[in-house]
Amino acid sequence: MKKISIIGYGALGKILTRAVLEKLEYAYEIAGIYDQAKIDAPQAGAKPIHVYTTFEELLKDDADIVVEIAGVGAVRAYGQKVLAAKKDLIITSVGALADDRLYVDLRKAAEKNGRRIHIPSGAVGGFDIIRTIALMGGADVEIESTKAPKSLNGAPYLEERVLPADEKREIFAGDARAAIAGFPKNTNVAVATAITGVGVEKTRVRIISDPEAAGNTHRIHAENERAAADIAITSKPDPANPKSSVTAAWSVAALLADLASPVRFF
Ligand SMILES: NC(=O)C1=CN([C@@H]2O[C@H](COP(=O)(O)OP(=O)(O)OC[C@H]3O[C@@H](n4cnc5c(N)ncnc54)[C@H](OP(=O)(O)O)[C@@H]3O)[C@@H](O)[C@H]2O)C=CC1
Ligand SMILES: O=C([O-])CC(=O)C(=O)O
Repeated sequence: MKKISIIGYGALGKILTRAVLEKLEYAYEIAGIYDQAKIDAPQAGAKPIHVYTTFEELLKDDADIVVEIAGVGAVRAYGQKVLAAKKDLIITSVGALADDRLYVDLRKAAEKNGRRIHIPSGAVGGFDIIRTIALMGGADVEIESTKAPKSLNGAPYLEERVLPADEKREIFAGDARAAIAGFPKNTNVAVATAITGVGVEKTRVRIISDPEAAGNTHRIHAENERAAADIAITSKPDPANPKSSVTAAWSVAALLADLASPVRFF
């Protein structure tokens, strides 16, 4: 039985916690949860799950794996410390890795401490074929994300402008690094797609605001001279946070299932 600690108990952290309790109880125990906001401890059967009052308390606990499901700031603040404490790290706020320095430092910390960083597919997927096409060479990768205005409003890029509720429009086009700077709660998928493939500067990102959007839809196109892949994923936004797709939390549970299995899917 492996133990995990979870950083972040918002919309996605709650889904992940339930998924671990209900679907992965054969392989995982939740050692505790840390969140900077005040949270109520969820029940694991008859007993409440431990809530760490400080990040330092989480670090001292004996969990094998720490899941970050909080925000890009959490990766910056805690990533290296988790690895130095000899715990594996699952990162959902992949946007933090658009910072080359931080990405290199985290990789070095993982190597030095013999630990691994795992990147779940989050609200997208297809990292296997994107990696394959990128490794073959000459790859071109783009991602288009479509969300309802309410899932995008509040992003720093919009500078307090409110998106129209009656008009579909492209609101951003640029590379993955510019995307995460402007939309840190919407384009972790773009940075994940980028670092699994051709990098943050070469990955083109478009964001569409669509009042009619039934869910959050991400379309990825990857191609080189010998292969092409089109991947489209639509996921319901979480009612508690319409910026986030519920698949992002479930993808962490699916990754944990893979880590506990003798068979690895790539
Ligand atoms: N890889 C992917 O495909 C996706 C990744 N994500 C990532 O998942 C994150 C969580 O999403 P979601 O659950 O919907 O967000 P929520 O805002 O609902 O919840 C995040 C929780 O984490 C807390 N938190 C934020 N920063 C820190 C920190 N530095 N230390 C401790 N706690 C912190 C927040 O506290 P407070 O309210 O005080 O800020 C909040 O309680 C997103 O911010 C995004 O980065 C989301 C969707 C897709
Ligand atoms: O959940 C989504 O659809 C994508 C998202 O917010 C992100 O990548 O940050």
